Amino acid sequence: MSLAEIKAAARTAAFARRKPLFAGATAAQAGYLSEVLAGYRGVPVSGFMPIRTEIDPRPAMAEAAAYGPVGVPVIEAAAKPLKFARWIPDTVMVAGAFGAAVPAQLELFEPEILIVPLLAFDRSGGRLGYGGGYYDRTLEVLRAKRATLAIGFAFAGQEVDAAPLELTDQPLDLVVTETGIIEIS
Ligand SMILES: Nc1nc2c(c(=O)[nH]1)N(C=O)[C@@H](CNc1ccc(C(=O)N[C@@H](CCC(=O)O)C(=O)O)cc1)CN2
Ligand SMILES: Nc1ncnc2c1ncn2[C@@H]1O[C@H](COP(=O)(O)OP(=O)(O)OP(=O)(O)O)[C@@H](O)[C@H]1O
Repeated sequence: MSLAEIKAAARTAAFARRKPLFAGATAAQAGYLSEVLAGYRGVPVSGFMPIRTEIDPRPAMAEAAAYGPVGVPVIEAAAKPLKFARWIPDTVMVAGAFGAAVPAQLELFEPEILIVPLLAFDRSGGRLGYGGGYYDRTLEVLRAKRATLAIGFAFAGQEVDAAPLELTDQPLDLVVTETGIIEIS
């Protein structure tokens, strides 16, 4: 099997594993994410508008927005790094690429912390996304400029032994789930 085929199979399996976790989702599941972000008050942070069966980071984003800049990813073009637009709970949103909502008016900024959505993660910071490579390209650019913290946010049940990795994959620095905080070894 080629790496592309291995990744495709891992994605199919990860979607199936995530679905029942989402069915039991509650707002309290962002509690540990709030706790982590409380240690970085005022540092610009990107969250995300959940799509499909992703865990919802918005309660933690709303709290962080009271202290500093918070934003969401915006796809500028295929195969290009993401841009980030400021978000507060009252922001008027419109449909963006792939169904993820984006602010109607884009006020771009550069986050130093990225809350990263994912299909599967492992304890070494490996991550499997939807396959666009958007977060990998984005983290590569941001990390070339300054220290940038990538925090995976997922249901605990999305953990795998080892996510299939390629050279361009950017590692997560920390993974936060609804049951705790996973330091990357
Ligand atoms: N909530 C959220 N927002 C996000 C992301 C994300 O993963 N989650 N992204 C993270 O990158 C970007 C959106 N990228 C995405 C890329 C692909 C698919 C997707 O569903 N792809 C199809 C396959 C498309 C194809 O065949 O080319 C699929 O998986 O079925 C979704 C989002 C920016 N915003
Ligand atoms: N920095 C990069 N430069 C060029 N190509 C890249 C880069 N990062 C990733 N890619 C390419 O993008 C494609 C998708 O990457 P990958 O499978 O890692 O996506 P993903 O991390 O699952 O998706 P996403 O980050 O959008 O959630 C791959 O072909 C990969 O080689």
